[in-house]
Amino acid sequence: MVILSADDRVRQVHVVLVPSPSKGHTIPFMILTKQLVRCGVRVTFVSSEKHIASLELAKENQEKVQCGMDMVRFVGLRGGPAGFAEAIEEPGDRTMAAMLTEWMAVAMAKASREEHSSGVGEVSTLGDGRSAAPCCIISDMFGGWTHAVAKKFAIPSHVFFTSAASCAAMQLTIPKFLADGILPLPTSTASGSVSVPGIPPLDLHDLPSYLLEEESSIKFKFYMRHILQLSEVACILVNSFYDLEKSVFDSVNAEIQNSTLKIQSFVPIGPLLAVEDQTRAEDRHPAEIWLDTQNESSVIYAAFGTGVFFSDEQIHELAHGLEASEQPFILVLQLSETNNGTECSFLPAFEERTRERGVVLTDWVPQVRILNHPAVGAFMTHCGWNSSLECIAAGVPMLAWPMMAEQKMNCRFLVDTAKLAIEVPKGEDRFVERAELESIVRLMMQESLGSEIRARAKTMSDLAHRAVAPGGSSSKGMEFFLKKLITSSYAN
Ligand SMILES: O=c1ccn([C@@H]2O[C@H](COP(=O)(O)OP(=O)(O)O[C@H]3O[C@H](CO)[C@@H](O)[C@H](O)[C@H]3O)[C@@H](O)[C@H]2O)c(=O)[nH]1
Repeated sequence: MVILSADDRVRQVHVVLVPSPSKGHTIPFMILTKQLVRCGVRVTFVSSEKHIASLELAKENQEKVQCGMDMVRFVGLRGGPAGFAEAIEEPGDRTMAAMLTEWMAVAMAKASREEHSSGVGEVSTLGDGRSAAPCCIISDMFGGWTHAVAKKFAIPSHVFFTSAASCAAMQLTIPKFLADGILPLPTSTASGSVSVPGIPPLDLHDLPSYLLEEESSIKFKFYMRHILQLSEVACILVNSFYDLEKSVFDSVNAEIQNSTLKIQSFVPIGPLLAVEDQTRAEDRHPAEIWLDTQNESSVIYAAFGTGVFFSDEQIHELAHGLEASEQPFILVLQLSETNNGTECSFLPAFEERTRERGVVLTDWVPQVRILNHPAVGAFMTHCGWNSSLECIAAGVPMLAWPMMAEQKMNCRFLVDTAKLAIEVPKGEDRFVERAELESIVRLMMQESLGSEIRARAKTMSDLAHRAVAPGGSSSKGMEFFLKKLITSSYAN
């Protein structure tokens, strides 16, 4: 980790982070916040008011952010009743963009007043330091609406891409898909493959689900409008590392060099992982204590991020498939309000019956710690990018079961390119029967296949840790970006 010296006056560098209001995006943004703070950067973390409130909760439960949180200010913008995305789009007088613009105007004015009162050239004596003028906005891949705000204040707009570099490369290719008539999908049965720099041809139906919506749908219009602005930003920071997606980083950077792309830089800074200090014995999660009693690399950890809600019927098959595999397991489920049906009522009896061999959890779990427990032998995952990276860093093989968003793309990468996963076979309507789940678990735990993937996972884990160690590719990426921040803060 690079820490810039006081001479760089980095404490005056103030960045505004604007992630989309979902946990899958705010979790890596919180980790980025901590990294920036450790380097002496001030952060204003902006989201909808409702989301900031839930974030505080997540922080309490999971993050225990201690370091330098006085360098962070959380700003909750009061979105319309319909939520963040709708508030951004609604032409009402209180759009999120309007609110962010107002907030930025106040922050800029305050900074310039204090700069004046502290005398010419004495930028380092700014009031409480919090009012240093924002030198850039960093949003995520769906934050196109923030770029106009940055432009208004003549500061650069950057994106922290919370998914794979291959997904970023694909999003940068969307103008070509539109020009070639590939998107919007001409018909829902259209078939074929698309070309994305640095990855093998991708089946049309493995594109992110939000791109495959009908042209007239609000979702398609919303995502398209914001994604298309990705190519307008200065710098794209990617939560990935060079050795994981070499060919994508090389291809995109070649396009930047030959000016096919307008962006200035495409930089790996990952994997950004929630690193906790040594956990006190009394803070260990019951699942970790249970894992202590299991054999090394024997447990299947099945968890599906923050946005997957299975039907009762699918939960039934999943639980029984794990049981039938005769492998120890931890099953983490998000239960929705609709999981009160008759099927889910099997869970208490199921838990009782499998108590010796399995754990079923419906609350927040310390996933990174669980994945790093030596007893975990494989991760059944929906291929959310945070989970995928956490698993890669832990050196654990994956059973890939993509559900939505860009997860099918991630699955193709993990299974076909990186060969760190095997895919869960799906039946009609993407339903997975217990027999299929049982056999895929057995296949993974077989000596021959399992140990081959395990060896590759171990190698990639070493490379992931090297990337973020001093001198590693992602560490250098972060250093490069910090220098950019200092330059733009002086330009203010
Ligand atoms: O009990 C839990 C549940 C989740 N997590 C964490 O929550 C995050 C979940 O992120 P991810 O695995 O990426 O899944 P989603 O929440 O589904 O993430 C959304 O955002 C990702 C990043 O853009 C996309 O890759 C996904 O497709 C999208 O659904 C991970 O850090 C997990 O470790 C926990 O720590 N404990």
